[in-house]
Amino acid sequence: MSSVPVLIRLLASSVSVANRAGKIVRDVMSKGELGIVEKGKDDYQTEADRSAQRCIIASLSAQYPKINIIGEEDGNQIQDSNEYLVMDSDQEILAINCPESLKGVEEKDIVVWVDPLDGTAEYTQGALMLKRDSWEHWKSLLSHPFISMKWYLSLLQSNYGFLEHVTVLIGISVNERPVAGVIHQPYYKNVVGSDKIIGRTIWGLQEVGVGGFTLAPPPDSLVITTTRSHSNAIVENALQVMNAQQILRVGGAGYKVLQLLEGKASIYVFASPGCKKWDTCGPEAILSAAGGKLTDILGNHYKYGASESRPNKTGVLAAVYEDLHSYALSRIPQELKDELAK
Ligand SMILES: Nc1ncnc2c1ncn2[C@@H]1O[C@H](COP(=O)(O)O)[C@@H](O)[C@H]1OP(=O)(O)O
Ligand SMILES: [Mg+2]
Repeated sequence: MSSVPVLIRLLASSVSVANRAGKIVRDVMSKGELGIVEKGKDDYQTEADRSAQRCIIASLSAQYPKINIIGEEDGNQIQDSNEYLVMDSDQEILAINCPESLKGVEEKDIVVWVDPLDGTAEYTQGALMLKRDSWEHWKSLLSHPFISMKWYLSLLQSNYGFLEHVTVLIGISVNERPVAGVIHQPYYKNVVGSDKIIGRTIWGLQEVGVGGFTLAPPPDSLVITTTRSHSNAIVENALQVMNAQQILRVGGAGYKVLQLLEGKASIYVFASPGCKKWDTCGPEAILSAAGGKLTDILGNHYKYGASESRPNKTGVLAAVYEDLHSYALSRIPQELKDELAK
């Protein structure tokens, strides 16, 4: 076991702990007590964010004490977390042949960025689906002050509301660059044979590739994916200049990168400072392991060293092909870049 390089062991542990975190996210939702705290404007935290982060940080730091692990939520108290300790490792990942360039990496060289629940807005809105079998519930939603008729109809039509947009993100960086990552989707519905399976885990490793899903080429027409809950005038401006056939507004950085990886969208554009390092580290690692590219709106890579500031101040621009990324970059007007870089 100890002959397996630390980076491979860490990725294998991250896959296992992300699965457990996903179960925590589902359990909090089904108990129905979300414990919502408002951290800032359009920025919420729930009991699921807190418990899933405790589980991930406690489990990884118990096994890799010298790794610097940074989570989205404050207060990484790891006492009282024994019930959450996950010491399993994904066997498929453990069997991977470590790339030469990563064999010598030590714990002290690694920074891990954890977003225990990406798409918190979609998670809290998903709570509206809890009592979906009750006609009284749907009737009461009709008079809800924040629910438009369009949204109401889209909720009625879907099984899970926006819960599929929710992900657990773990990003592993070395020398400031993301080299491996995990995106777990707690509400993904999968049928294997006659069994219904909820949840799936996607991973990526530099020079090795990706797993947990089927990589697909981008759509034939230009489809842009972007925020559905954090838009503003600059974000909309950056979308207009792309000349896209369709705009896919979905929640979470992890879910948007999944849209690119599964051929549902061509480019991810978000010209706003709202995303943080934990939103992009894991997704960027997986996207680049698949041959794609994630940068800011100016075309620069973010750095993931422990002392880097948390916000991705200059936005996100990503695509699964380099030429699509270059196209998107060439469409962004200089004034917009200057505005974000201010
Ligand atoms: N204005 C913002 N305030 C707080 N978080 C934001 C903001 N914009 C983006 N984010 C974070 O980036 C992720 C992707 O953004 P979006 O869904 O709007 O495209 C969100 O899920 C959210 O992470 P989180 O849900 O973990 O708080
Ligand atoms: Mg997030």
